[in-house]
Amino acid sequence: MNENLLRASLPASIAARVRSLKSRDGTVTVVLDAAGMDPRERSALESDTKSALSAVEGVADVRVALMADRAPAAEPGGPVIVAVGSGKGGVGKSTLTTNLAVALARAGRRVGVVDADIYGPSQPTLLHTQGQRPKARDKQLIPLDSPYGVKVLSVGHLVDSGKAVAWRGPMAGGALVQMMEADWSGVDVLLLDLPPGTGDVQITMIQKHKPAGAVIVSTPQDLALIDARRAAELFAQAHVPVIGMVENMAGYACPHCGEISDPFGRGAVESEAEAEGLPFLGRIPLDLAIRQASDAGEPPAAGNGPQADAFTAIATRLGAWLDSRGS
Ligand SMILES: Nc1ncnc2c1ncn2[C@@H]1O[C@H](COP(=O)(O)OP(=O)(O)OP(=O)(O)O)[C@@H](O)[C@H]1O
Repeated sequence: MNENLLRASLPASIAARVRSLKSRDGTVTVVLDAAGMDPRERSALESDTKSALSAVEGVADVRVALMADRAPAAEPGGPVIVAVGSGKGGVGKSTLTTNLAVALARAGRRVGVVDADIYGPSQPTLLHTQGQRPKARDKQLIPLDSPYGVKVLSVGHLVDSGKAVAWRGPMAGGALVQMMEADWSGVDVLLLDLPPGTGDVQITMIQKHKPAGAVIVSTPQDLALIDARRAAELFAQAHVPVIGMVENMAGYACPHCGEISDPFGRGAVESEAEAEGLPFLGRIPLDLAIRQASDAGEPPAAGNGPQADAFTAIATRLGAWLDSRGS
């Protein structure tokens, strides 16, 4: 669909606020500058944008992300770093990182993501920036702008996919430092998608870059929970406070009727959090729509509906934690 045509369908007052507009298979994703607007004005801007774009022939879905400058400047010491970790691979750590970032950006925060998963960088796909290469200024990397108002850097942006895993120690370590020390000016919160597990890379990352807090994600299965406990210990040893735990793939949402069943049980992560004295931040169901949208580079949190709501609820708790420490 012609993006110029879509822009032209917007009233001038909205068109002036467009930071990016992308369309794919009938889905239009638009990022708008909502700086200085109060909640009522923001919601009017969102609904006016949706109705204008939905009226264009061929548009099936409109996703609106509102950006606002909450703080006059980024923190003097750089952005607040929040690590997202898991003891085990494949539990949805990267998916959670992306969607928390998008939900926080929709709530008006200025957000960046560093994908430190050298074994399987997935942020280029998840944030729809695959194939892009970041530029550098004075040897400092400039993060890429994703279509969702979130800045991003991934090992996958620096080397061809499939090669990252072949890196060894110092080379991978050098790339991670470059990404963390990139030009994150204008970003208040930097989410760090850690590699799964509790090995040397994770320990070095945590010690060197000292996240202000960590979110641990686990599925309800026993083995994943044991590993999540190890992740909690790793953060505790490095004196990084655990903001809370998230249960992913909590119940299976039937794509036909929406009914939720519990193939892996339910509530186990919440009980684990309680046993460890950690806050529980929420649960995300196992939902085919989440995988499909993620694979297509369309984060569910950028849309509407139950999937977006599940991520937004967790992001709201994370936002409350950030506010409580004054960031
Ligand atoms: N709630 C969910 N419902 C359905 N599919 C999900 C859900 N969460 C994650 N997935 C899918 O599971 C797979 C693994 O997710 P993801 O890559 O986020 O996990 P990870 O913990 O970061 O994995 P890795 O350790 O390999 O980096 C992906 O295909 C993703 O789309």
